[in-house]
Amino acid sequence: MDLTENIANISLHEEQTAKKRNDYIDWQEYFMAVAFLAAKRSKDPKTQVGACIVNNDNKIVGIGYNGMPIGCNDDDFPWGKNTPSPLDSKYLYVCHAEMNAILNKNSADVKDCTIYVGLFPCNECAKMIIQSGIKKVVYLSDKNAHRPEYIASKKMFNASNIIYKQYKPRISKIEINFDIDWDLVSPTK
Ligand SMILES: Nc1ccn([C@H]2C[C@H](O)[C@@H](COP(=O)(O)O)O2)c(=O)n1
Ligand SMILES: [Zn+2]
Repeated sequence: MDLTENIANISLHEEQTAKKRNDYIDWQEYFMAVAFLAAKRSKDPKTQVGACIVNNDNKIVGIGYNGMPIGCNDDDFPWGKNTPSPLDSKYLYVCHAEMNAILNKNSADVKDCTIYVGLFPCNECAKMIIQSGIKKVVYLSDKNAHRPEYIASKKMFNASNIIYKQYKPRISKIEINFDIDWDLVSPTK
């Protein structure tokens, strides 16, 4: 067997025994990362929240992030927090990520689905989650837990048997790199 034949045989063997990669992200990481990617669309200068709704077949059926309602120009409506008049702060206007994800659904309904969201849902979103039939909430941060709106959310979730579970990341960062050299990843023949 000459050298060229030998090299060809080795690479054929490598192809035939190739194993699947094992550093892929799991479903939870994927759905929470989709929620975090959606949050990057938010114009809120202080807090960007994303939400991703998933059905029992692991299919994404809704995505949303916090933003102004359709028609309410996000250059004209306020983004401040602590203004003398509530009419001049964002709170009376902004649609929360969970609300947008539910309203943006691309399936007939979101019954029995799970919602992945960066921040624990407020009382208004909790009501929408319950009424829409979503059965599980996976959240990353509960930084507002002491506030009445969030205590109310938990009261309602408990009464309505909605499961809520904090997501504990296995990895702290998922990188998206558009600068891939595809020829290095899979050389063309
Ligand atoms: N579960 C949540 C909680 C909050 N948001 C939105 C609403 C505001 O745009 C922002 C919170 O503003 P902050 O008081 O932190 O300046 O986040 C949401 O979409 N979902
Ligand atoms: Zn909310």
